Parts: sequence; C-alpha cells; structure tokens
Amino acid sequence: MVQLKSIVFAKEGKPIRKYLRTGFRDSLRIFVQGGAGGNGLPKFGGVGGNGGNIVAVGKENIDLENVYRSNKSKRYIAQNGRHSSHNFILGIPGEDLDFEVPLGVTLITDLGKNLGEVNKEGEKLIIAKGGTGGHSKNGFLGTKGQAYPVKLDLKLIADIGLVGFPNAGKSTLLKAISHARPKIADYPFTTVRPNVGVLMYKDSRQILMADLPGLIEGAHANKGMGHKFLKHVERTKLLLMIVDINGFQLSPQYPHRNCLETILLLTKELEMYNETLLDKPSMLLINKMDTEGALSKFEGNKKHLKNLKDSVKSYPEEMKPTKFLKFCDIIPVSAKENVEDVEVVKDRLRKMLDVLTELEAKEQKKEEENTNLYEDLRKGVSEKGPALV
Ligand SMILES: Nc1nc2c(ncn2[C@@H]2O[C@H](COP(=O)(O)OP(=O)(O)OP(=O)(O)O)[C@@H](O)[C@H]2O)c(=O)[nH]1
Repeated sequence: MVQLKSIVFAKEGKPIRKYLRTGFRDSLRIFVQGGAGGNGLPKFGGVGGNGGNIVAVGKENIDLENVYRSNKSKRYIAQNGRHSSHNFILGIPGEDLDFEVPLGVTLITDLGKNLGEVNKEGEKLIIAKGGTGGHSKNGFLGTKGQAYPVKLDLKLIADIGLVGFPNAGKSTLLKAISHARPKIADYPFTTVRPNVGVLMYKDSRQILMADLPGLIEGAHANKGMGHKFLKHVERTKLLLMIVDINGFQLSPQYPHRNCLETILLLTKELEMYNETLLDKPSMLLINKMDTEGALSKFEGNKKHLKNLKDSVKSYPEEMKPTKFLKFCDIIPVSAKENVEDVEVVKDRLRKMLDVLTELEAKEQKKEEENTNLYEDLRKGVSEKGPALV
C-alpha cells in the first residue's frame, strides 16, 4: 500500500522509477575473453594451438536471469591454446566456451560495436575470438584473445506489441485472448514487467503478443519507467494500441485526458522513442465499452477517430505527434465483459498478420530474384569482360 501511494502520488518531476523494481532483466553486462594462442617451437617450426573462442548459443525458453544465475561472476574466459612441444609439434587448440543466451539477444561491446544477434535455437555467434598460435610468421609467439565487456540486450520477439497507458486493460485483454495469466488490479502500474501471451488458433497457428507496461505521458522525459520497455515493440510486426473510452488520469496531480487525447499522447510517446514505430501496421481498441455512458462517448468520438489528424488540429502543439499511426481497424471492445469482442479482435489480428506474412514472403522473393539477376549480370560481365559503350 505504501508503495502504491508512492507511485500514484509521486510529485511531478520526481521520478517514479525508483519506486519500481521490475525484476525483469532485459540487459546484462558480462566480461568475455578469448583464450590466448600457445607459443610455437622455433627449433622444429612447431605451431602453437589457437585460443578458444567465446560463443553465444541461442536457447529457447530461457531469459537473462537464467544466464546470470548460471554464472554469477559474469566472466567468461575461454581456454588457452597449448604451446607447441616436442611431443605435440602442433599445439592443441583451446576449447571454445559456449554459453546459452535467450533468443532475441543483441550483443554490443562497451564501445558500441554491434557483435550481432542471436534469434534462433542453436544459432551460434562468436563474441570474442581466441588468439592465434605462434608460428614462423609471428615470431612463434601466440597472441592474446579478444577481451572486453559485452552487453546482452534482450528484445522480446513477439508478433504483436500491446501498448497503452496504465489501467487501460492491457493485462485483461492479454488474459482473455491468450493463455497468459498476468496480474490485474484496479490501479496503475500493476504490470511492472512485459508479459507475453500466446494466441492459439484452431489450425495450430500461434501468435505471440507482448504486453508492454509502464508507458505514461512524459515517458520520453523518463517519467515512470520511461521508455524502458518500448524497445520490445521495435521487433513486433504489429502494434495494438488499447485505450480506455473514459480516458486516463495518472493521479490527481495530472490532468484527466479523454480518450482522443490518450491516443494522441500515446502516439507522441511512441514517436519520441522512435518515429519509425508509427510506420508499423496497427490496430486500435477502445476498451471498457461496458461502462456507463461508454456508447454515447464512442458515438461522439467516432468521426474524430476516423480522422484523427484533422480532429486534433486545435490541440496544443506539445500534445501532437508529427505523424499518426494508420490504424487498419478501430474496434470498440470490453476486454473484461465481452468474450465475443475478444474473439473478433483475435480473428482480425490473425488476418492482419497473415497478410503481413504474405507480403513479407513476396518481398523476400523479390529480393532473392534481384540478387540472382545481379549475380547473372556479374557472371556475364566477368566472362565477356566489361562492355565498351
Ligand atoms: N469495466 C471494465 N473494466 C475493465 C475492462 N478491462 C479492464 N478493466 C479493469 O481495469 C483495471 C485495469 O486493468 P488491467 O488489465 O490491469 O490494465 P493494464 O493496462 O494492464 O494496467 P497496468 O498493469 O497498470 O499497465 C482492472 O480493474 C480491470 O478489471 C473492461 O473492458 N471493462
């Protein structure tokens, strides 16, 4: 209760962030060091063994907490290559050190160098190379392996990102539409970590939806949890925005925002984080349609919802995003009370994702055709030599 009061009545300007401990680890800093190469043996021209590499291996169903628990020292050091000797002229190479990482991880050095991503089960990525064994060309001295701190940055891989201000009904929808069992309560910030639900269809198709909590007006200025979880939206194919038909008020110190303003401010927050998010296909749910007066509010807002850009012309500049999401569907629902509404949403989401998958496949095919065309062209040129025009 004390904690709740601290959150809801936190004074403006005072970050709410410190009151919240999400317990969700979406980044982890570790130290990696490839093994050193063994020395060569000049007398016999012996070559030292190469040092082992540090290799990240994709593993389903684990998270960064598992990675941390499996090695709390957070140091990963691969085996050195053995020196060349009378018995082993070719020094034995050091073994690679493989460690498992969750799917969706990006590995970045402290200097900002992106080492790559791991997105599939069993996918391997060398993140620190072992040193080379000593031989005649390097004075028979083995070299050191690469060594540096690396950040593991986890972005959830979900098809749909569910965004909305606190209390809009994100958890309620996720629970109704999928097998997820998120915490639901009548106060903001109940959800303090992203929940992922699986939407199951009769033909065994599964769609992943991530509920991204903590977004509030001013998140771009690091209010609340700031944009902590928005990075997870970057990879989703589709944005599902959910707003309360009655609008939203964070606490008595904050102004009440009606439904239209809520949409506007949410869009603004998305834009402030990364404006390309607004190019994503999206759907809008107007929730809590079972509450008193909801229908008339919805009727009153219908034409504005259809043409948001013009409807908000007179709003203050600081509330307006420069771009708007192009909602494919705007659906009034009651996530809590109306199972049929939820089924409609589930159906529409499936249809939209199927179309997107088809478009993606076509794009990929086109890209492959273009690559082939280019290869043919290159081959033709190298056989005949460049044409003189
Ligand atoms: N009447 C009504 N209440 C709803 C509906 N959907 C959600 N609620 C209620 O609204 C409150 C907030 O719902 P949540 O699902 O926890 O909202 P949330 O967006 O996940 O909230 P945070 O965890 O703060 O991000 C709960 O008391 C829900 O029971 C609805 O369709 N109708």
